[in-house]
Amino acid sequence: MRRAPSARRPTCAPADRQEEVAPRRIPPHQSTDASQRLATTHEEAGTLEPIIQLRGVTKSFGSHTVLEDISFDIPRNRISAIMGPSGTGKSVLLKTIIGLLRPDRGEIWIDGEETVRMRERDLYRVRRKFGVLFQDGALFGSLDLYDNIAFPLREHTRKSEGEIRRITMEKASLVGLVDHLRKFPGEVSGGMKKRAGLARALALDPEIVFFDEPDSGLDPVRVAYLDELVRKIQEETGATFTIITHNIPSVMRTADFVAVLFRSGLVRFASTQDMITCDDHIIRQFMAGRAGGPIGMDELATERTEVENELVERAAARDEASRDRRELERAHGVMQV
Ligand SMILES: Nc1ncnc2c1ncn2[C@@H]1O[C@H](COP(=O)(O)OP(=O)(O)OP(=O)(O)O)[C@@H](O)[C@H]1O
Repeated sequence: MRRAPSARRPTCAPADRQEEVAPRRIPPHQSTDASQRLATTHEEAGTLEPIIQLRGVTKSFGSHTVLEDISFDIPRNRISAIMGPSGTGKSVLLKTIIGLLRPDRGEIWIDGEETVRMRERDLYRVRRKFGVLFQDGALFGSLDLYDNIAFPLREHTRKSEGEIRRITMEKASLVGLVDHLRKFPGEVSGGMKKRAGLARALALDPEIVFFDEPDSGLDPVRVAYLDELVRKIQEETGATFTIITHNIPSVMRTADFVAVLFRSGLVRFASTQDMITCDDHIIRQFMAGRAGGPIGMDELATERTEVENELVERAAARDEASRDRRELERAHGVMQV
C-alpha cells in the first residue's frame, strides 16, 4: 500500500525519540473500562498503522489562514480526538479531510491514497469509507428514525428491502433505538437524535467514522452514556473514530489519541495519556480548562483584529471611492471652466 511521506510530529519527547510510521495492524481494544483503557493506551501514534495522513495541509479563506501546514497521522482502529479553542479550524479540518473543502496546499492520504488531487469519481469511492455524525445528527425531519437510518442503504446500495431492514435493525440495536424507530426526529430527545445519527453513519459499515462535536446540546449524563456507546461500538466494529470535541472528560473516556490545534497550527498529536503528562503550556492549559495562559483573551483579540481589519479595509475603500469622486468632480469642474 502506498503511503504519505513521514510527518515530523510536534512532541514533548526529544526529536530522537520520534518514531517513523511503521505498518502494523493492531486488533481493536478489548476493555470498555476507561481507567483501564487509559492505562493501556500508552501507545506511540507513530508505531501504529495510519489510516489518515495529513501533510502540510493549509487552508485559507481570503486573507484568513485557518489551517497552516498541518501534518499528522491518525492511527487505524483507534479513537482520535481533535481539540482546540473555538474558531481554531477543527470543523474546517474535518471538512477538508472528508473532501467537502479543498486545501490550498498539502496532501491528504486516506488508506494509502492521496485524495486532494483525486478525480471526483475516485473521491466518491474513497468517501464510501466514511461515516459522519454531524452536530445535530443531520436527520431528515420528514423521515422517521427507521427511514433515516435506512437512507444511505437505499441511496448508495442496490440491496433488497429485506436486507436493508436487517441492516437497519442491526444498527438500531447497536445504538439502543429498536423500540423508537417509528418516531420522527422532532419527537425524540437530543440524545436519541445523536444515536439515530450514529446508526445512520454506521449503516454502510464505514472504516472511518467522523464525529463533529457529538456532545453538543447534551447534558453531562447523556454525554457519558454516548461516550460509553461510542467506545463500545468502536470496539465492536474496529473502525477508526475521529471525534471533534471540546469536552475534556469525554476525551478522557473515549479517545486513544488527541490532536490539539491552536492558532492555525497543530500543537501536538499524541496519546491521551501522553497529553495528560505533557508539560507544553498550551496543552496543559487546554487539558486543565484553565482561564489563565496562552489560550484566551488574545484569541478574542485576534478575532477583533480581523474584524477591525475588515472595517479598516472598507473605510479605505470608501476613502478611495470618495477620492475618486472628488477627482471626478474636480475634472468636471475643470472641464466646465
Ligand atoms: N466557508 C467559510 N468561509 C469563510 N470562513 C470560514 C468558512 N468556514 C470556516 N470559516 C472560518 O474558519 C475559522 C475556523 O472555523 P471552524 O468552524 O473550523 O472552527 P472550530 O475550531 O470548529 O470552532 P468551534 O469549536 O467554535 O466549532 C473561523 O474563523 C470561521 O469563521
